Amino acid sequence: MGRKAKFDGTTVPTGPGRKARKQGDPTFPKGVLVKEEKELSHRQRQRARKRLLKQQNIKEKIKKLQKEKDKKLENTTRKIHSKSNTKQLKAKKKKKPVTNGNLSNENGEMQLDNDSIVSDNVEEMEDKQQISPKEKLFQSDREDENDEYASNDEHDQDEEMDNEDEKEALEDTDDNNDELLPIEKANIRLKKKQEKERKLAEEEMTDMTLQQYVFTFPTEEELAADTNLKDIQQRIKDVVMVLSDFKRLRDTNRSRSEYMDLLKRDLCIYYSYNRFLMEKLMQIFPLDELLEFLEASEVQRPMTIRTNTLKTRRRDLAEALINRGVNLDPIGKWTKIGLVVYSSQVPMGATPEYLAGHYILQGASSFLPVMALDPKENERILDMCAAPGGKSSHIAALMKNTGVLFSNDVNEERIKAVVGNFHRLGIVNSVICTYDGRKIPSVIKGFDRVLLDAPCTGTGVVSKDPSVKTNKDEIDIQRCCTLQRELLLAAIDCANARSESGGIVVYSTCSILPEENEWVIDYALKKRDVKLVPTDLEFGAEGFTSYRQYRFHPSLKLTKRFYPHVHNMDGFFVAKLKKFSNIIHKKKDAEEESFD
Ligand SMILES: C[S@@+](CC[C@H](N)C(=O)[O-])C[C@H]1O[C@@H](n2cnc3c(N)ncnc32)[C@H](O)[C@@H]1O
Repeated sequence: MGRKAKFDGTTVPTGPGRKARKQGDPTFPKGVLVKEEKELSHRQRQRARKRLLKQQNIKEKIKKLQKEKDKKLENTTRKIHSKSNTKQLKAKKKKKPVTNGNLSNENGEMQLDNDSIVSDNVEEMEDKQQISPKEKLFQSDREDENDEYASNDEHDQDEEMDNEDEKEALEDTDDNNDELLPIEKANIRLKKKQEKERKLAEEEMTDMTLQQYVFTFPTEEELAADTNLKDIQQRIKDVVMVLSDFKRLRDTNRSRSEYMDLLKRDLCIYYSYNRFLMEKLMQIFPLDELLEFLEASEVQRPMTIRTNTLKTRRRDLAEALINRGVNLDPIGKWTKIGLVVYSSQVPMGATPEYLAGHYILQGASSFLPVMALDPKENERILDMCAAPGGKSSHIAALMKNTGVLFSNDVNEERIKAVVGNFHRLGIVNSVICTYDGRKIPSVIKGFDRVLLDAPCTGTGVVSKDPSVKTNKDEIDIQRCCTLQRELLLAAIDCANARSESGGIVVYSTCSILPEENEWVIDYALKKRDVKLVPTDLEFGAEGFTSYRQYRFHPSLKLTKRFYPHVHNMDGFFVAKLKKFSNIIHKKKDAEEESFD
């Protein structure tokens, strides 16, 4: 161990040893023990001197001001003890506890340390203005500026007094903060000015935005001449904007219905719909959602396939298809058998796997009614409208080819596709028939489960069949609804309420019109002893319980709606009914109901 250095300047009383005599006290290089002051450059010294001078100036000014303030205070507090004022001042300085040069000394007398005030004010300004790190690099320069600001305060005040707003701000500041230092007052004025400017800028911005949407209602001549799709698209946006803030943006000479009519006209032209269907859609969706729906209906849904679990597993199928250059993925967590195909080097309807019946091309929405039906092994199940057999083959797969599946469709041509598909997919538990569904109860009934995937207008599958946009009218809807009601009552009559495992009827359509969905279910609820039960589908929008002036049974919210713009699948409707009695109330059947 070496000897101890004499850091404190005292000698260690050890007596001179041999080594001690030879070796002197240890020395340390300059600057190790005591930090040497760095020599400043000439320019730095000049700046420091300048800063010092300025600070002295400020200190003097502040002292002067403080004296005046003290005098004022003395006058006002001569009669009353200064306790309350002390508190007030202390509260003001609360932000940063003052350690040296406190406001009150040991005797409780008022004292102010100018240095602490200056630095407090600078810090306060920084806090309030939130200085960036880059700005901090220029801190000393800014301090100079602040000093100058403080010293030129009176002059600045004169200038600023010209401004009316400033005057107001100053008055406010003076009223409320008599005891504030000039620099604090200046700071408050600055903040107020900034706030006012910000508000003004905001107002200008809003005005500008609104000005951009100043929309002049077109004349009849202008409308007649208008064929440019881009102009029509712009007008759609403009009118939607006006309707979104009608009170403010409207032309007072025009009514809301005039704007709505114009919008309807433009939407029909732009998206190629007939007026009737567009009107229906406008009744279903709020305007912003309507535009989303129309846009989504212009886009093809992704191609999806369903694994035929009678022959393979999804993992094996995916592997085989990937090896053939198919780019695919599982559809989503909600199904274990669906795959979405992004691209393929081979036609998906002609691969060896397809021909071997390992999968079927099927839209994702078509999985849903069968999932809701929840078929069980060894049941008797009826698929009332089965062609071309997509859902029917799914039912057979879930039944694992056990029990009996009646796959019916009135259309003899279409039923051939069911036969072909069933052969390919290896379905052996089915009876294929071609009855008019409405007559089936008089032929056969007592099913555990019935699926009615009803014929409909197809308003949910516009992207697949754009002709729907133009070829549907009121009569079509009326005809569809009537057939759907009759088929649904027949489907219910075919189901057995006493089935141990079921007594279930699932109704589905690829339409989004309430007339073909909630309305039909609401009708059946009144006519038969059935109730709605949850579909157990983990996504989908709630069915409507009201539509326009109509009110449906509250349980209709248990039904599910699926939309292209929300779920990226075809528009679809699914309802699950449980039959609780086989009684058919003839009187109820005789009652007639009309739509309008
Ligand atoms: C939406 S499609 C069924 C699609 C089928 N469920 C599938 O997944 O492949 C409606 C079917 O109902 C059939 N249909 C129409 N009227 C019918 C009726 N009165 N009785 C039975 N089927 C009918 C049509 O021929 C059509 O094939």
